[in-house]
Amino acid sequence: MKQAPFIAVEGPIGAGKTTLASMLSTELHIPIIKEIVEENPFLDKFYQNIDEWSFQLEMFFLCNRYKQLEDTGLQYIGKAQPVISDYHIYKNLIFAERTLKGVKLEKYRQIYHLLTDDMPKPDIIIYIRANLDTLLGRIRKRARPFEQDMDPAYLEQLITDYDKGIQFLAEQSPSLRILTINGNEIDFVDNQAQFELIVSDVKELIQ
Ligand SMILES: Nc1ncnc2c1ncn2[C@@H]1O[C@H](COP(=O)(O)OP(=O)(O)O)[C@@H](O)[C@H]1O
Ligand SMILES: Nc1nc2c(ncn2[C@H]2C[C@H](O)[C@@H](COP(=O)(O)O)O2)c(=O)[nH]1
Repeated sequence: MKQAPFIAVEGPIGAGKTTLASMLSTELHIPIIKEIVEENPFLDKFYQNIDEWSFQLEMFFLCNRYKQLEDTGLQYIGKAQPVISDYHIYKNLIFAERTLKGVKLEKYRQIYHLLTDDMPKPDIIIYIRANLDTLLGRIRKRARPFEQDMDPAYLEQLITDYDKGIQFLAEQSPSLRILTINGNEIDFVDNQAQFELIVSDVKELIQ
């Protein structure tokens, strides 16, 4: 039996990952693995003082995603059942390389590889690219209090980090299929026709 696809939706903060992954999950009847954000005890502290809280936060995200993919993911991944997730495990490293330094970054890298190297990885990435103005607008629209004073320079760096990270994944794994979406221009939330175009691209990829 052909292995069913594991799809990850990725992009910087506010790009629309959770929204698009949820819409595709409903439309295509694919189970979703969704990031839990609201119960994260370090996020608000992190945004107040990144240097002080980054190690705790990055470790928390890494352990949570590892556990979630182990618990939920293994029900589907590698089986006949496709699955869609609103993150790729590699995003841990994208963020950590930006927020950690020195010995802590080195330790984090070792733990990251120890936990994730033998994990099943997505074979399709839907990568939503968007510029700083679009992301800031979406973050305002989402209105999570702890994100409202985010330093635009941090977000700007993450946009570049994401481009490099996705490029790295593409080079590392030639069989990985990547569908890039222009999140500045494509409104899959309020424009049904634009959402349907994405659905048809995704259907083509998973057939
Ligand atoms: N393409 C889009 N067009 C219009 N609004 C969008 C689009 N993508 C996301 N949004 C809105 O932006 C906000 C952030 O989206 P979300 O899915 O939470 O982003 P992410 O999971 O990437 O951080 C939400 O309020 C969502 O409705
Ligand atoms: N430092 C990190 N921050 C992260 C990580 N994953 C997510 N986040 C932050 C960004 C947002 O404020 C919030 C939710 O993320 P979305 O991209 O879904 O909006 O959590 C991470 O690994 N490190």
